[in-house]
Amino acid sequence: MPESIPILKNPHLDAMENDYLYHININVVNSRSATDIERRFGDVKFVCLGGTKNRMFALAKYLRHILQLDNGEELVDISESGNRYAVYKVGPVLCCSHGVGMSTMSVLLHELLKLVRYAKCQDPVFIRLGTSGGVGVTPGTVVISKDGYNGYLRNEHEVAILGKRVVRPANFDEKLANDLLRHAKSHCGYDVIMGNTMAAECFYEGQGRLDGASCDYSEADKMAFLQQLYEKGVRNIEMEATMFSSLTKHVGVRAADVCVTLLNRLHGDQVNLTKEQKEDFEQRPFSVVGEYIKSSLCGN
Ligand SMILES: O=P(O)(O)O[C@H]1O[C@H](CO)[C@@H](O)[C@H]1O
Ligand SMILES: O=c1cc[nH]c(=O)[nH]1
Repeated sequence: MPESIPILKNPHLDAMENDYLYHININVVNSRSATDIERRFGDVKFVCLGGTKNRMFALAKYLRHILQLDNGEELVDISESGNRYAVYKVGPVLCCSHGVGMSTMSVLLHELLKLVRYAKCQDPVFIRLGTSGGVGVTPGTVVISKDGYNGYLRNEHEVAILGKRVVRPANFDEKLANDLLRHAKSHCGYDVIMGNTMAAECFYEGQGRLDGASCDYSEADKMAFLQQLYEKGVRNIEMEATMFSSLTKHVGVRAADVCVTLLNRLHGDQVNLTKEQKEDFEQRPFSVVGEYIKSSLCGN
């Protein structure tokens, strides 16, 4: 398949002289030619995303090591002055923190998608490396998402635009997900599976937990809900998959969601891991995605 530059889906961008990517504090001057942005970011092939700044810093360090790009220099957060998100660049990979949930991630995603367009990146791939609650799987299992399900158990993302309900399909790129899984199976010593992912608007009631500040349902209601999820092929619950898959699909950019499960929600609600277990679990998506990136860059 020939590589292509992301066009996105907004005709108004063509009419803009400059575009200030406010939350990542990157000023795109003369956005139609944007030679400075092209020079700085034109080599980007992978945009990795995850909730926290520390995890994305650790990912950047890890990638620098396995891609043999460690030149001894300090890793710099390009967007530190934006005071919102962290963005690290390691050769052809950006590692960006997005915070908790769809609304914070969508702001970053819009700006990063525009960045790769202005920089004329060739067929960039967006991958989220996250944590999640498992549904009927052993904690530590890594789930590569097939389809996203919203809180109404529908395979779509709903967003209010100009006072109207706009519904978009929430599917990840099938080939990318299969390639990630195939690579993972050849080198990972833990379970990596493909499954559907529910994205909730809330960590507590939205995920059917019994331990939030409010809860008006019974344990039996919760278990029935989780059972319904399981029957739809949902193997993990997090808070971004539907927005992430639907926006990237809508603008024609390939994306994947690779999340480790911190607990099995059929057995409880609280995340009770030691620091070491959490670090070990968080490392797993790094290795799944890192090895995939390494092999893609080597042309395999
Ligand atoms: O581990 P990260 O990437 O932060 O993602 C998961 O963790 C957060 C909730 O604790 C949500 O954002 C959820 O999607
Ligand atoms: O249960 C969990 C664990 C991590 N992140 C979530 O959104 N849910």
